[in-house]
Formats: sequence, C-alpha cells, structure tokens
Amino acid sequence: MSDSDDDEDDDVNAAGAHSIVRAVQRVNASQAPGSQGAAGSGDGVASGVLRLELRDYMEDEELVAGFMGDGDWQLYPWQAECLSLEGVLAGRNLVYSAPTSGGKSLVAEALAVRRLLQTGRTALVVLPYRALCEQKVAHFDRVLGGRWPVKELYGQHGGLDIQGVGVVVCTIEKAHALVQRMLEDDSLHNLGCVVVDELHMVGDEHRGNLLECMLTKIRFKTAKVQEERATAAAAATASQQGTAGASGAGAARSPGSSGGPGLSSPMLSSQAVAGSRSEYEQQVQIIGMSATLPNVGVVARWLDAALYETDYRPVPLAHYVAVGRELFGEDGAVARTLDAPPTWPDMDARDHEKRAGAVAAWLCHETVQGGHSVLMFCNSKNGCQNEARLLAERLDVPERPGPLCEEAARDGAASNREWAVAELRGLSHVNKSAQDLLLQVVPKGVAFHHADLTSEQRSLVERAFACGAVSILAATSTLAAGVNLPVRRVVFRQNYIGTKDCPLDATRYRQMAGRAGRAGIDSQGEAILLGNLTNNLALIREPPAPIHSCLREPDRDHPGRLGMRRIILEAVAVNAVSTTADVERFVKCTLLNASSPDFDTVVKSTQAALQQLFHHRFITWRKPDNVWEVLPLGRASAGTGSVLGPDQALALKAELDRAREGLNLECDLHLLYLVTPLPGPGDKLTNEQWKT
Ligand SMILES: Nc1ncnc2c1ncn2[C@@H]1O[C@H](COP(=O)(O)OP(=O)(O)OP(=O)(O)O)[C@@H](O)[C@H]1O
Repeated sequence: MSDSDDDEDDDVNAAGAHSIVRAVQRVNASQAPGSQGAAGSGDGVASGVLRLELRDYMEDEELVAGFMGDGDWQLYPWQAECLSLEGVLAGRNLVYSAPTSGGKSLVAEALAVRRLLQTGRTALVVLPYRALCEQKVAHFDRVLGGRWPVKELYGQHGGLDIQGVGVVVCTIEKAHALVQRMLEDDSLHNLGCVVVDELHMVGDEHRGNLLECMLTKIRFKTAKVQEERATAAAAATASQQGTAGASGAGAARSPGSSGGPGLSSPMLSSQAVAGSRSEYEQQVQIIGMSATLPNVGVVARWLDAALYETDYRPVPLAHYVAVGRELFGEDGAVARTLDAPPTWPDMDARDHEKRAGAVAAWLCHETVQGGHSVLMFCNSKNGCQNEARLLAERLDVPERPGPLCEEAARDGAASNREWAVAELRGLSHVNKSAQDLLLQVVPKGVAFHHADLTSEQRSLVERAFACGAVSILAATSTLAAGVNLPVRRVVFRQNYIGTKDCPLDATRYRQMAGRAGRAGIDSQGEAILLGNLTNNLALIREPPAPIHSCLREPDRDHPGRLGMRRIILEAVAVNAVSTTADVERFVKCTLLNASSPDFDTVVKSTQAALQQLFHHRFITWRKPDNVWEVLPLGRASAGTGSVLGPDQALALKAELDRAREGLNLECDLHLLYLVTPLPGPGDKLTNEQWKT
C-alpha cells in the first residue's frame, strides 16, 4: 500500500518534530563510537549530533529516493538512535522493540538495503503472513527500482535458488527451508542479513520452533566461521613470532571435542561472536523487531545483538470497550455515549448478540460518515462473510474522499469504487462462493478478507480498501500483523479467535488493535472491543506475555512440543554439527540456553534428544571418528525440502512398514491413502488440499 498523504499529515509531522527535538538533546557522541563525524559518512552521527536524514545512513541517492517516494520526511529520532547503535551499521546484530506503527520496518529495511549495497549479499526478509509478504515485495520493488531482483518465496511462489537476488521476501516456513538448504550446500555466506519482522513469533507454539531453529543455525554457523578465522589468524601470528601452538588465541575450544556422546558445559566464547567491525562485515547480520516483546533483552542476549527499546508511537491509539450505548475508556470510566437514534435497529435489544451487532454497525456508520474507514475483526471466515453481508445491507457507505488511484485513472474509471468493482469482475482465479458475495458487497463499499480468498481476491480487496473504494473491511486475525492500511477504527466483533475457548491474548490484541492509526496515513486511531466490560478491560490493560523457547520439553499443556529433537536432527542432517563439541556449542546458540537459569537443563534436554534420535535410527554415532551422522530416516525427515518433523516421519515410516506387509493393489485407494498428506496436530486438510 502506498504511504498516502492526507490532510492530517501536518499534525503527524508536528508531533514527530516535537520529539525530534527532545531526542536530539538526549543523544550524545558516546552512543556512536562508529561515528565518522561528517555528513554522508554513512554512519549517521556526526560530532554528537543525531542525523535525521536517511541519506546520512545510505550513500546511494537512488536508493534514498526509492525509500523517500514522493514524501519529504525525516527519520524519527528513535530510528536514528537505533541505526546509530555501536556496530549496527557495520553489520552487528540488532534487536529492537517499538509500538505498532512506530516505524520499525524502515530501520530494518534501511539496514538490509545498506548491507546489500555494501556486500552484494542477499537480504532475507522473513514475515509471518503471506499478505505481509505481498506488500513487502511491492515495497522493495519500488525501493530498489529494478537494480536488484526481489524474490517472492511464499505460498506457491519461488524455489530455493537465490543466486543474484537482492532481497528474498519469505514466510517463516520458507525461510527455514532456505537456510537449511544453504547450510547443506555450504552457501550461507551468500546471505548478508536476515530480517525477522514480528520476532515475538519465536515464542509461537506452532511456528516458533522453526524460527528458533533457523536463527540458532545462523548464529552457530557465524560463530563457527569466526572461530575458525580467529584460530587461523592466531596460528599465523604464533608462527610468525616463532612460538608454538595457537592455544588461547580467542577460539574457545571446548574440552571433550573428541569424546563420546556426553556433554560438558563451558560457555561459548563471546569473542567468537563479538569482535571488531570487520568481523561484523563477514557475518550474516540478524535484525529482529517486534511491538510485543516484553523480554526483548533476553532475545537480544540470545542473538548477541545490540538492543533498542522505545515506546514512541507517532499516531496515538485509544482503546475502548463498548457495552450497549456506552463506550468505556482504558480507565474504566464512560468516555462517551453512542448517539444512535432510537430508530437504529436492535441498539437497545435485550438479546446480547443482537445488541452487539447493532453497536458494531453504528460504530462503522459513525466512522464512514466521518470519511474514515473501519477494520472489523471477526472470529472466523464465515463470521467475516456474514458481517460483511449484514453491514452492506444495513449501511450506506460513501466512497472515502481522495484522488482516483493510479489504476482507476489508467482504466478511465469514474470513481475508485467503479474501478474496484470492474477489477473484481475481471479476476481470473477466484474462490467462487466468496466471489459471489464480494460482488454483492464491494459495490456497497464493504468487503471481507480471510485465508480462503485467492491471492488475486485478497490483493484486490486490500487495494480497494487502500484507495477508499471500500471503507469497511471484515477480516480474520490473519490481517493482524504489520499490514499498513488506512484504518481509523478497529472493531473487535468478538474477543476470541475461532471458538470461545481460544480467547485473544494481549499480544494478539495489541497486534490487531495496532492496525488503527498508521503513521503517514491517519492522525489518530481507535480500537474498540464489544461485550463484557470486565474481561475486555483486563485484555486492554494486560501487557503482552514474555516469550519462551519452543525447544522446551513437552508438558501437560503442550504435549506436542519436540524439545531439542528437531533442531538437533536438522543440524546433524546438514553436517552443521558432528562432534560432541559441535553439539555443545550449537545448543549454546539457542534461545533455550539464553533463557535457561542454568546450562544443565539444556544439557539434559540435548542428551534426551540425542538418545531418542539415536534410538529411532534418525542418527548414529560413528566410531572411531566419534561423530554423529545422519541416517536415511533422518535425512528424509530433516533434509532440505522435507516438512516432516521427527514424530511425523516416524508415523509415516510406521505406516509404510505396515503397508509393506500387506499392500492392497486391487484399486488405487490404498495408494491414495498412503500419499495423503499427514495433517499436523489439530490441523484439518483444506478443500484445496483435498482437491489436489
Ligand atoms: N520517519 C518516518 N516519518 C514518517 N513516516 C514514517 C517514518 N517511518 C515510518 N513511517 C511510516 O509509518 C508507517 C508505519 O511504519 P511501519 O510499518 O514501519 O511500522 P511498524 O513499527 O513496522 O508497525 P507494525 O508493528 O504495526 O508492523 C508506514 O506508513 C511508514 O511509511
């Protein structure tokens, strides 16, 4: 989406300018040891003065112009401070946290592009959802202006060949597969940096495991390469000085490197990952950010990263709970009473659900009549469609004021809405039942967005909402993270996802609420929950929970956890680790280790994983070299391109063993049964998968 200007931008800029003054006064030269002291030095800080021009951090005028677009803006002071942290511009890892719409993406993108320019090595940008990937690809295409290819690696898009690519935009799953492949063919050095947006996903019970695996492997590999370099350098120095041996030269060697499968527990050499500017230049720089990461310090320690935290949000966001006609503020007091006329249907109905529907409709009505737009989160795909249908029937939704979008002008449409409807009719790849409903509601300024829409439909809906053709969008939580849309008001139709036993938590709530009041688009934002006052006030006030490693052992609440099994199998499968010392250094690069009170817990979990993998013949211990080696089952489970975790691989192998004893070839049904994908715990096969 474009960073469209509107008439309230001046207020936004004024607010930004105020804090620019404060932040510049706060900063001093000691925060920027890398300073070169001159404008255009590329280090951003000169003589203790914080520089707020993007060109001070990026010497290439074309790229600066790509970022600036048509706008004339400066960095927020916090963005400049963050970029100026010691070593960050030279390639030191960086972890930072700022509220939603705080401007986090710009910092990461500027660093990624700068690194691409300096090193010629590919930047990997990892995002949790496809909708975000689509936006990001379009954005990088604009910024890079064709100088480097931008590769899409999500859904059905893209293979794992990234040679010559400037920026790869991918989902967590694809990033994990790509890094596994790069380790396998020893090409990880072709990555200049990895940007992980929504870094709190590391704690996600379903997908966090993959993120932690990927980042741990990068950390380990970087540390290993640096240790080898340091050892070689020390050996060269020693031989020059005529002294024997290279011991104590900065490469921490763990005792027991040729021993058996036991583990000792000395700490990983911090020298291996600290180092000088030139050492940063060689490593794969990890840049991670989130708006909802309260224990960001632990994560920064894990990634050996510079740390930055701010609570600066350029556009204020207010939170409310609507109960009947009353709107309660965060403090629990009535902020205002909705002045819907007595004729507004069901507004005062006794039935809770009817009343909530009427309040939701009034909240939408108020907003669109003021020339703004509403994002309404619903608990399910059906819920989105029903809500969109009802709102389109009930409300008169005018087009938002604004110019014709580029595509509407190009097609000679009289209005953005006319263009959107024509475009919708012309889509070639659609979900038919959703399409029928979209054709009913879009002409009335309403749409819906969920995972069953095709990417063509989703993209059209997003563009129609961005340009003002549509002003009410009913969506599932997949639209919760990172997407930049012109949303004045977010309404939560329910405070749970799916069913009531899956209530929204504070992290989800904040991500979803944060879609309102985006900088550069609007001057204020509102998030409104419907229903139970006590529960919803608690949700608004609750801070996001700290994240934990998904490599922890399974427990009663999380029986599906894999402990260290998957990560160790993957590392052995690509020969990243083989000796006991390797394993030890590897597990020290995990978040589990960074967040565990003692290393013993990690050692026990590692030993249990090794034993199980050995027992089930995923890996073996080869003598006399005393190394771990992958076996065919392990390779099938954890080699590049495999999506099977060890448990799924075992289940599939058991099925195949059984089939071998009595395969029924009279018809294809048995074969069909065997090749049907195994759903993960709690997953259902989608219609598309069944059709395939
Ligand atoms: N220095 C700046 N001046 C003006 N606008 C900015 C600046 N930095 C970022 N923006 C704009 O602010 C909007 C929000 O920024 P961005 O998407 O980076 O936020 P974010 O912190 O990543 O939010 P989220 O956590 O919700 O993804 C974007 O439209 C972006 O172009």
